[in-house]
Amino acid sequence: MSQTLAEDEYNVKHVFNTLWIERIAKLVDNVNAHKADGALFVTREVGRVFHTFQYRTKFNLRDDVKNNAKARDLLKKGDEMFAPNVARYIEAAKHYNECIAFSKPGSEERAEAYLNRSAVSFKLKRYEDCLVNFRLAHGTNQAARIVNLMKDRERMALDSLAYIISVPPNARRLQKHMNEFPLSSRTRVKTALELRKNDQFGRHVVTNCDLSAGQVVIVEKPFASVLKSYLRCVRCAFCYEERLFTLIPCEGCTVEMYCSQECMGKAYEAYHRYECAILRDMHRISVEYAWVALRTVATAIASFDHNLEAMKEHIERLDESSVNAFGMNWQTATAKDKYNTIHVLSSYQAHRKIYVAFAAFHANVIYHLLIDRTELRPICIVKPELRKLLFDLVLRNLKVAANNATKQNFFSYKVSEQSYRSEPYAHACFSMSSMLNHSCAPNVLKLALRGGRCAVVVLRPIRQGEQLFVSYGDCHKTAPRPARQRSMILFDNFMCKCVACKHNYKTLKQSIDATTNFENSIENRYISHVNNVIDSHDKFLVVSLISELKAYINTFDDDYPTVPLCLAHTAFARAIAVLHSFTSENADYWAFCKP
Ligand SMILES: C[S@@+](CC[C@H](N)C(=O)[O-])C[C@H]1O[C@@H](n2cnc3c(N)ncnc32)[C@H](O)[C@@H]1O
Repeated sequence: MSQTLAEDEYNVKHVFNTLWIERIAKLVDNVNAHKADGALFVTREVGRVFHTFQYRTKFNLRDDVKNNAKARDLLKKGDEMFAPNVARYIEAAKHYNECIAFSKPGSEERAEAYLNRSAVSFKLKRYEDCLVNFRLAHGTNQAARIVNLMKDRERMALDSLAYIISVPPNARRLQKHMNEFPLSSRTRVKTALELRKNDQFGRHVVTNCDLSAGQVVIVEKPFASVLKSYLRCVRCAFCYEERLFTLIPCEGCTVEMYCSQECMGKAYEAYHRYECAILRDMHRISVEYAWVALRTVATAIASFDHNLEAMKEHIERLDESSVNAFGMNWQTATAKDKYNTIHVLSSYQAHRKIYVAFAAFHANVIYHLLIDRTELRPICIVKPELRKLLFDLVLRNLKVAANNATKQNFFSYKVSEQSYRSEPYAHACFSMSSMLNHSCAPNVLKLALRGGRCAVVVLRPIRQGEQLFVSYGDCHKTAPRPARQRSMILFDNFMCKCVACKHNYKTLKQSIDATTNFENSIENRYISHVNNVIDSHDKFLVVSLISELKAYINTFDDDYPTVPLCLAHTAFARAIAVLHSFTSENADYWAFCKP
């Protein structure tokens, strides 16, 4: 799509870099940012510089207002994609959605976009969606103008709908199984997992009973999560359901779209009232983990019934060392208790002054957007202590998000590759799974589920008293030790001493190269078959494959890291993701579209 939210020339990093070279670096020349007072000094100096910095002009900040002229352009773009010789209906629907988000309520542009989206739905044989769009078009003031056209197409959609074959019952059963992730109760987590602390790992998670591959030890909802920008016109911004053909817009901004009035209302209550006026600028100039930080702050304020004074008092009295997401009763936990578990997450420990300064600069941008444009302004203007609270919250949660926010993936069908690809759909911050430390030979997998939740699934048997480890990115199968350790130091600021680093486990390629005639082995033939099944995304076949792989991994774990076991782990992780993560419906659309 040509309409993007990121406009690089106003990117917060670029603007900061210039300011750092021209002004900030000199001011903090002799400061040691490793020390707390040094970091505080850098933060204060950045605040002072920001005070005289024309941030509104430098970032070209502007109010987010509905714009029918822009909506008209987007409508035209949609029509170009819809033309019979082009027939790129998915692109067309996205442009119509963008048009709907920009259009004023009741405008001609909005009515036409709904109507055209009904035509796209009709082409893709999505007759129910087609009718939904008629209802939405009816709701605009333009209904009288388009009523005849609507009547004809509505009748055709209703006729076609009558012929739709229902989903076979066994498919429905599997769908149910996939949505209700098994073994996922919080009771299980409470009894099996404990949070401990030591010098080497800081806080870490151990199991108090033996666990075997395939067990699900955590299922949790994120405290804050943000949909990827490129999916704004495809999925509901609140529940994340794919609703390409029926999204409705937030009337306050041009960014968020929802599947229903209900989701719109819930989002507004939970956080959006503090984001609505600033989200488009945030998307334009800032980065994704900062959107998570903003949403965390907004959700936290809402959790305190929008009472900043009460929030301040609560945070001042909070004994951070006593907060434990694993000891908490999540059934009875209040919204404030839930925020506590995010407030105490580890924050990004910048090892260079420039990073400390950048975090402070970024926090200033978000803080000023909130003060300038939201309902926080009146109370913060008169109370300096609440301004400080707000700034500290933004800065803290920026660092927490930088260290803990993770990508949530789903499978999208790529017509050019004729296969599914795993791609991120959201960025999210979780309480419990953020306590998992890294290993290059992980024994658990963090898996994104539908609707934004995540599950932690056991990959290898774990004995009572052992620590659970996830991989933060690099794993011994794909990267050699020096490369892994370099990236851990660079991005996560610690030296990895996991079992794979200690024993210098080979990469999978190195192990295969060292195996005689692996190419013609039974193991290789079996794993090729396994990979073909997984690639097919046939969930019925994948279910039985998972049982086979699980049994193999649980029986032969002592042999790790042999080639067959490493291959089995990789396949197992992929198979679980295929079964339980969300797979886009987009594969179905291509039968009707030109690629
Ligand atoms: C997401 S947190 C994990 C929980 C963390 N240990 C805590 O106390 O909050 C990530 C941080 O944990 C620490 N960490 C993670 N894996 C580690 C490992 N294998 N060895 C040492 N420290 C680790 C690093 O400080 C890293 O920045």
